[in-house]
Amino acid sequence: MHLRLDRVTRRFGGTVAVDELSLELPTGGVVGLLGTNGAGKSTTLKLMAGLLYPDAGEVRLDGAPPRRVRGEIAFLPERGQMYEWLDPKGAVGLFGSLYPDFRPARFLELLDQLEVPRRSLAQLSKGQRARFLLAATLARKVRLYLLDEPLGGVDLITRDRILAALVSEWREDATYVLSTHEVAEAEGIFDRAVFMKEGRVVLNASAEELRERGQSVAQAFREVLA
Ligand SMILES: Nc1ncnc2c1ncn2[C@@H]1O[C@H](COP(=O)(O)OP(=O)(O)OP(=O)(O)O)[C@@H](O)[C@H]1O
Repeated sequence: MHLRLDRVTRRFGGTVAVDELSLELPTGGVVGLLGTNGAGKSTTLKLMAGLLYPDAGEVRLDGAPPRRVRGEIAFLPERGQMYEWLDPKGAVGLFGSLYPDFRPARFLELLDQLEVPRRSLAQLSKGQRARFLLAATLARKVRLYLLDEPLGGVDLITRDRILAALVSEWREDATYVLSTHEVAEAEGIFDRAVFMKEGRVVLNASAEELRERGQSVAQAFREVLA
């Protein structure tokens, strides 16, 4: 899915969360949306998902507004509300009825891969819940995955498992955009890093371009966002 944001602005009261942001992402690859707290990453992901509307500017996915391609987008919110009673079997029923592209077998495999006990959300730890919802998101077969802080609040071992799950799920025809602060841990998987500061993109570089500059993503993060 080809993404284009053209001078997109989104305000909340007096706060400008996203400020005339322009960004173009070609189809395919894993894109890290990086920035410090409050940089506007979550707002940008929600604008891409069509969950928020811009006050000005345009978001286009394959040339169409997000709401027209909603069925092609899987969104993992940073703090998702979900039914507490939901267990893997219930999730298969619920997501299967909500999303025709939901793959039950893949969901159950991902739960095992991410070592999520087969219990209801109410009986899972915070990190396990996050992995349960990530598995449900990745089990959809869509062309755009928007993952808000999939590595947030999880331990190092879990982080590695999540990254491995992402890598195993990777498809050439799909674009993965994930926001994270965990730059150093995640950098091995990024094809592209987009650095945000104060609602704007301050650097958009492919992993190759960063390598040519002799920089790791973490070094660029410090340099650009310090
Ligand atoms: N619903 C809202 N109402 C008011 N202000 C908001 C709302 N959502 C975001 N903001 C503000 O917009 C700015 C950008 O927030 P956003 O959540 O997009 O940043 P972020 O980069 O995802 O931050 P973090 O890494 O801390 O999650 C912040 O100043 C935030 O306080």
